[in-house]
Amino acid sequence: MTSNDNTVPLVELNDGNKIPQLGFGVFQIEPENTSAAVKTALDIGYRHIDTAQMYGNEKQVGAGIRDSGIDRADVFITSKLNNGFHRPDDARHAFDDTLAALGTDHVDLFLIHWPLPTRYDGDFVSTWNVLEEFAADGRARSIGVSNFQPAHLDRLAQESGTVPAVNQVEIHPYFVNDEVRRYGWDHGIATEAWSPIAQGKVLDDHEIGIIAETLGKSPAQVVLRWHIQRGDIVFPKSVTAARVQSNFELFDFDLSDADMETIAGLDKGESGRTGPNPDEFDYIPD
Ligand SMILES: NC(=O)C1=CN([C@@H]2O[C@H](COP(=O)(O)OP(=O)(O)OC[C@H]3O[C@@H](n4cnc5c(N)ncnc54)[C@H](OP(=O)(O)O)[C@@H]3O)[C@@H](O)[C@H]2O)C=CC1
Ligand SMILES: O=C(O)C(=O)[C@@H](O)[C@H](O)C(=O)CO
Repeated sequence: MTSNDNTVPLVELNDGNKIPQLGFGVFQIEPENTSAAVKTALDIGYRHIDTAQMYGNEKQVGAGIRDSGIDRADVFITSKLNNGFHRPDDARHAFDDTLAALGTDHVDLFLIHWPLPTRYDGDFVSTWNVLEEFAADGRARSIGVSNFQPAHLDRLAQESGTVPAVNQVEIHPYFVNDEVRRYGWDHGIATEAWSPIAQGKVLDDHEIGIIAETLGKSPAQVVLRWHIQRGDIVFPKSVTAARVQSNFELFDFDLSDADMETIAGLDKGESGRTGPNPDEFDYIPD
């Protein structure tokens, strides 16, 4: 896995498309700061941007990509269906709006953001069928889900014809989420780890600090490298240029098996989550 430069590995998805294993996330970047943040990331070398309708900054993501001068074809863009738009016609209109906001005729990956098992009579399968339309007409090169638990994925397997290309879920050293990761591994669904550094909460951890000091790396680099060696896809967020740069420098060192185990051993189970439990989360933005 290690290379001597910062070439980001590509992960092959179950539909044959390829996604850069390291990207840039834009949750909680204010719209007015998003174009500049995206341009900074692209200037550094990132070629994968993770946004969502919920983040309110798709338009500025599109502008940042255009400002960078990098060809649209060279940037992998993910967006996600907002929770208020699960009904089929709402999903269709919302997807049209995403493409218009980004200023592109396709996204590389489009996800159902949350399964909302307590809303819409628990019916995320008809929503998934609409994403299958987007894949069939080529406007979403790949389709996937986010925050799906194994039971939700089982329902898609039983009631639809397409296996999601990815499942984007919370994962970091305090919440290793191995049951969901294992399900993905067993069923050909790539795992994407959101909040990979737990929004900063793992960076003061004593054990991570020791590993970082021994390797001469930052705690964030150690944690992001741990994700990379586990094979998951990550997209840390930062509005701080020096952090955006250092978060990209993950491919000139290795963690030992012992380091990998030490970090995985920090898991706190359910109490380690920074975000909501997908079985309970039913938030619909205004
Ligand atoms: N599908 C889903 O439900 C979810 C998806 N996501 C996706 O995952 C992405 C990443 O997750 P996110 O929640 O943003 O959190 P991250 O785990 O990426 O952490 C971001 C925070 O860590 C800080 N930070 C970043 N790099 C460093 C560093 N090197 N040293 C110290 N601090 C650092 C940032 O500060 P600063 O910006 O001030 O530099 C920011 O406060 C999101 O942007 C989004 O794309 C996230 C949550 C849910
Ligand atoms: O960032 C995301 O993608 C999310 O879904 C989160 O905003 C999530 O909705 C949350 O943080 C709820 O508190």
